[in-house]
Amino acid sequence: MPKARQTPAEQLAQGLVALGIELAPAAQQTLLAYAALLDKWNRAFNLTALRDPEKAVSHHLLDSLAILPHLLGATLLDVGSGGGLPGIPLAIARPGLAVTLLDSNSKKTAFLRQAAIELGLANVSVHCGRIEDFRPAQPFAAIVSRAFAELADFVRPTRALLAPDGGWLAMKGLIPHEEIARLPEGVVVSSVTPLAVPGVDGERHLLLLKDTGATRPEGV
Ligand SMILES: C[S@@+](CC[C@H](N)C(=O)[O-])C[C@H]1O[C@@H](n2cnc3c(N)ncnc32)[C@H](O)[C@@H]1O
Repeated sequence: MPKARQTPAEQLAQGLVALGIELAPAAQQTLLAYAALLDKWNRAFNLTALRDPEKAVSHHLLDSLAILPHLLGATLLDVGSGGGLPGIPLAIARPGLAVTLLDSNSKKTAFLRQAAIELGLANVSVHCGRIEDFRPAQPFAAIVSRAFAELADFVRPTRALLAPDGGWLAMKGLIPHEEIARLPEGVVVSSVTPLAVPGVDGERHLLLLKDTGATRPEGV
């Protein structure tokens, strides 16, 4: 007999077990409600390139949650958040984490604001604007991006926004050796963690980058 297709709830629950992440049933329900909202608004607003709702659990929810064990500190900035990835799943899983979602596209930030209200996410704030122009009152313990830009273009405009002991979390496919070689002086790769995301083929890596504070001496 052919195997019955898993429901999104089953797929999420099994994926979380595989990732070693424990989440209360209410948080799992909120994650699925977010995926449904994303699917509904995607038709009108082009929020993500991924149009297959069957892949939303693996490629959006689990892919975002895979970095949960690697978060630093109590504040997180998600740069180029688009439809809220990875920021919204992380905010749902960690209600004590203050998450700022930033994107320059006002249709996307309208969706993000609506989603935060509908899902009751009190720990999420949304900023519409280019990262280059963002001047927050406080620096962030962690700054994350997925599918935003090459590493140098991620760290340069966010360098002044990172707390002294903070770190950048760059979600990548293959290890981007050429991008690493182009990192600005003083920014170093502190660790590279391979991530096995259930239901996602192909390699995924999380890079943790740190600012050593060292700058190239003048004239060199
Ligand atoms: C390919 S999408 C990735 C969205 C999401 N992180 C994901 O993984 O699905 C890149 C996003 O970056 C935003 N973006 C591009 N340049 C930006 C900038 N300079 N400042 C802020 N957002 C920017 C775009 O509007 C877009 O939503």
